[in-house]
Formats: sequence, structure tokens, C-alpha cells
Amino acid sequence: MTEKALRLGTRRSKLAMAQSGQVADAVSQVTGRPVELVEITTYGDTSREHLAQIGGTGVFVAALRDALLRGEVDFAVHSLKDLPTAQHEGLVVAAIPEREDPRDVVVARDARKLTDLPRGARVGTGAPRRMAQLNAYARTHGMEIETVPIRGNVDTRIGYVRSGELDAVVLAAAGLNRVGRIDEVTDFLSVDTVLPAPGQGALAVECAADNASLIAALAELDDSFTRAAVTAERSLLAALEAGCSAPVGALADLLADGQTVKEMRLRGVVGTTDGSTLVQLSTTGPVPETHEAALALGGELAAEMLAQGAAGLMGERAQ
Ligand SMILES: NCc1[nH]cc(CCC(=O)O)c1CC(=O)O
Repeated sequence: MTEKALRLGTRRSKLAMAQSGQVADAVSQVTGRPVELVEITTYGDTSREHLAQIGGTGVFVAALRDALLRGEVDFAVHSLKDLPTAQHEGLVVAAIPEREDPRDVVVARDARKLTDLPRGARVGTGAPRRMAQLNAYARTHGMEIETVPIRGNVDTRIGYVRSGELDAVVLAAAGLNRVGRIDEVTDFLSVDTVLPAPGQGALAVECAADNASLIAALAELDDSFTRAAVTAERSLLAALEAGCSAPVGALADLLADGQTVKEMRLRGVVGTTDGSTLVQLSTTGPVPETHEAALALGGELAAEMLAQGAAGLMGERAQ
């Protein structure tokens, strides 16, 4: 007799289906149960407005969470960078699997890199965080680029380059990896040039807080370092009182001495979308052993950034 299938709620975009499918396989392996994908449409999928205009964080996750709370599905997979930082009543992030490449990348015509885009190049991105850092880079490197707000799925965005409407678009490497289009990248951006969004490249597997047996099974997919890193990054975002459409970048990584891991470093950036002002800081501390320690690392860096005027740079944020 086969066991009853677990129901995985997912958006139907190619990216969501790819990452849900990946987690479905892993969950099936640890539970020995089949996993069935249940497609759910979210406001973020149907709205034509720019993300920054829709405003609220988590437009992509609200419908999935409703389905979880109503018991229509057993668990859901989110891109962690789209997940609001506030804990949601009745739900728990039961697993954060190992993060993949957190970097942003460029897909440009003529195989160009960011540094050899032509004068006046039109570069598409809907993220204020990317605009701020790309414009700051251009200003300090004597380049002239025009950042153009776009949205849509990966195919749509790359389509603007293929059609000649834009010279380049900036996307997350992780998303391109998941939909099998990483070969089209023409430049992997150093995180010193563009710091990724908090949680970028990581997934969150969420389920009902009272489903103890599923929580225990999903825990096997959890990667403790990724969890500590993204917890620190998201703590920084929360302490800046910013959301996923704010011009905030954050990345935590490990500093090692040979084979020995020494410390965790957390880097943060906030800026105006025109790139005229950036507050860019980093801090290091012992590798957090607890959730509270990871939160504290983000809180410390946020306090330093706020002391340097970070709050005043987020006036353009959506909410
Ligand atoms: N902004 C939308 C979004 N949300 C998650 C990803 C994929 C990368 C990830 O999971 O971090 C993307 C696409 C992108 O930013 O290019």
C-alpha cells in the first residue's frame, strides 16, 4: 500500500515550478511519501503593476499562505527573498535548504560585461536595490547607464534584451540556474559591485506550525549555516524597517583560516536609486550558534547603518 501524498502548494511560474519540483523530490526522499504539486495563483502573478507600486512585501506568498492555513496544502516553497521578515501566525519555516549562488548577474547583448556596456546603455531591473548599486557603480567608474524599471518572469525579462529593447537586464543567478538558462549570463557580478537581496538564492519551506510530524521530516532538509546567514541578513532588513522592494542588500558569509571557519561576516548596503548616496558597511562576529545570535548580528549592523543615515535613504521605498 502506498502512503497518502503530501500536497505542495506552488505558483505556476516556471521558476516556482522548478524550485517546488526540486524540494518535492527531496521531501519525497526523506519521508518516503509521494509529493503532489497543487497550483495556486497569487496576486503577484496576475498584477501588471510594478512591484514597487504594488508595495507590500510578500505579494507572491500571501495566496500560498492562505492555502496552508486553510489546510488545502501541506507545505509550500518560497524564494526566501520574497518572504516578509515578520513571523506568520500559525506557520513555520521548517527548512531552509543549502543556498545556491547568491549573486546577481547580467544578461547583455553582444556578450557584454557590465564594464563594457556602451555609453547610455539601457539596463533593465525592477529592483530599487539593483538600481541603487548599478547607478552608484556607474557614477564611480565614469560610465553612463540608464536603469529602466521592468518586471515579469525570467523569460519576459531576457526577452527585452533579445528584442533589442534593452541592452542588458540584471537577474539573480539562482533563478536562471533553476530554469536552466544560466548559460545566457554574460557577467556574474561581484558582490562588491552589487550586494544581493537578503536571502537571495535560498529557499524557505513553510508548513503549519501544528504539523509536528511534517516539521520533523522537513528539518532534515535544513542547512544550519544557510539558516544562520539568512537570519542575520533578514534581521538587518527588519531592523531597517524595510521590505523586499526596498533598496537594501545584505549578504552573510563565513571567514575561514585555511580549513577552520573563524567568523561570520555580514555585509549590508542601502542607497538611493540614483546611486548618488550609498551606506555600505560590514561587521564580523562569531559564527552564530543560536537564532538569537544570528538576529543580533543583523541588528548590530543595522544600528551602525542607521547611525550613518540609512533611514534617510529609504524615503523612496514603497511603504
Ligand atoms: N524578484 C523575483 C525573484 N524572486 C526570487 C528570484 C530567484 C532568485 C532567488 O530565489 O533568490 C527572483 C528572480 C530575480 O530576482 O531575478
